[in-house]
Amino acid sequence: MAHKPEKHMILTVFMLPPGYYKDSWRLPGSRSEELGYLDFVTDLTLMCERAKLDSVFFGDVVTASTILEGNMMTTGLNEPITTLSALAGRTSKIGLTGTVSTSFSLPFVTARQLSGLDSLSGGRAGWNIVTSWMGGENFGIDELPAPAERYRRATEFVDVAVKLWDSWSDQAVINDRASGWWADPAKIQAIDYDGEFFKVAGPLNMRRSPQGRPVLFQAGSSADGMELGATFADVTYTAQPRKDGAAEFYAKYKELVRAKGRDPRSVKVLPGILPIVGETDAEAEEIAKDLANHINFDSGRVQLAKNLEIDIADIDLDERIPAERWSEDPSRGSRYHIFRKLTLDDGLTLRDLVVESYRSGAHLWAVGSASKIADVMVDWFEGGAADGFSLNPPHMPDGLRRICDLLVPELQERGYFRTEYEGDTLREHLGLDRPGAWDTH
Ligand SMILES: Cc1cc2nc3c(=O)[nH]c(=O)nc-3n(C[C@H](O)[C@H](O)[C@H](O)COP(=O)(O)O)c2cc1C
Repeated sequence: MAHKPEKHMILTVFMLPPGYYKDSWRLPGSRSEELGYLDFVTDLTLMCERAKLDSVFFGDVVTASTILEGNMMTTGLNEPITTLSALAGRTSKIGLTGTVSTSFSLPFVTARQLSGLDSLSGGRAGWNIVTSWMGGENFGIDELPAPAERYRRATEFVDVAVKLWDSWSDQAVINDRASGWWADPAKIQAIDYDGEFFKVAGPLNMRRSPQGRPVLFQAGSSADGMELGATFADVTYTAQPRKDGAAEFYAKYKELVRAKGRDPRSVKVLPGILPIVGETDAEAEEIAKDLANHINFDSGRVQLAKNLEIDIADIDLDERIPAERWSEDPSRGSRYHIFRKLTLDDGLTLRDLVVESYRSGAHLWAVGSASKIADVMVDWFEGGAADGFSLNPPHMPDGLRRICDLLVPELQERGYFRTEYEGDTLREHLGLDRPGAWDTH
């Protein structure tokens, strides 16, 4: 008898309407003329909902610099909160997760926006907490603080937001026509927060939302990022190109969560995967070739140099970036160190690195039939490397269609994914408890 899995995977889609594989918007049929418009993202999101996926997830940047450099991967063309609010009215089950940076917003504003999204969507909101590495020029910040300070601010930011969401008891709304009190002031508590970065009296001026709080996602894999995630996050995204590294991260992360006094099973670890899915292995290889043929190595070199902050103008595409140009400084971030390792330990050339960063951006990638890719996912899932995956569609809309119509049914058939939604809220999809408010702590 075939092995019957005990639980199913969590699957979210990294919603990049131009496609994850950077220049894939140039492919025929990409609907790139509609980038930034609602009908296109609605169609993509409905495709995910039909496949019963847990959530769509919108990344964000708050600068036009990527577009001006011809890099269409993460553009900010869909501002997450407005886009997800519109999608709340066009969908009914799928989770709606969006990125808001703790370096540029304020906790009271963010807490209100996400509480509103959670209420408008009937309990489907998620927040991807990021600290951002660019965009300061639009907020009067000449130079962004070092990562450690950004994470200190992020920690305080999330702490304030959580306290604001919890400032209304679930019993606060009494709607008492006779007495003339809609809300019971005794059930709504100020937070009186006075920290290093924020001073917020509270309480929130919105009723407690269906999930109590939105589901909290975070995506930093540095020590500070993991600390933030282990303290607050329900879900962590991580870029892991190999199973052994992913399993190591998974174990370390769950241990950190346990050390915080939280149940490790209540925190989900989702590595990214870029699946290039074909009806057959051969067709998938053809698609992969087609995608690679769109890579512009000139702009790729410039972008890689900028991302890594290494001068590589003089290096031949078929040579390696020399060891002395890399830094061991851990504050350079986890992605930097993945690329450093790929060069120094695995011998990748500059050309290989450009392809690597264009194709999957340090995430796992797989090319083949649904069955072949499902094998990889199941191997990671059963092997203690993942609770599920952040799916990065290589091209839109066809790459997503292939994920939804070929890969997901394969996982469903094997019992690794749901065939119907069992709950209504994102927390229910993820198997997470609804947190209590201040009067239950
Ligand atoms: C799947 C994934 C999605 C991310 N999305 C965003 C995003 O939309 N906006 C952003 O500013 N950073 C984003 N990041 C970056 C992380 O939030 C974080 O800043 C980065 O991983 C560096 O932090 P670290 O050094 O702690 O790993 C993302 C990272 C991952 C792995």
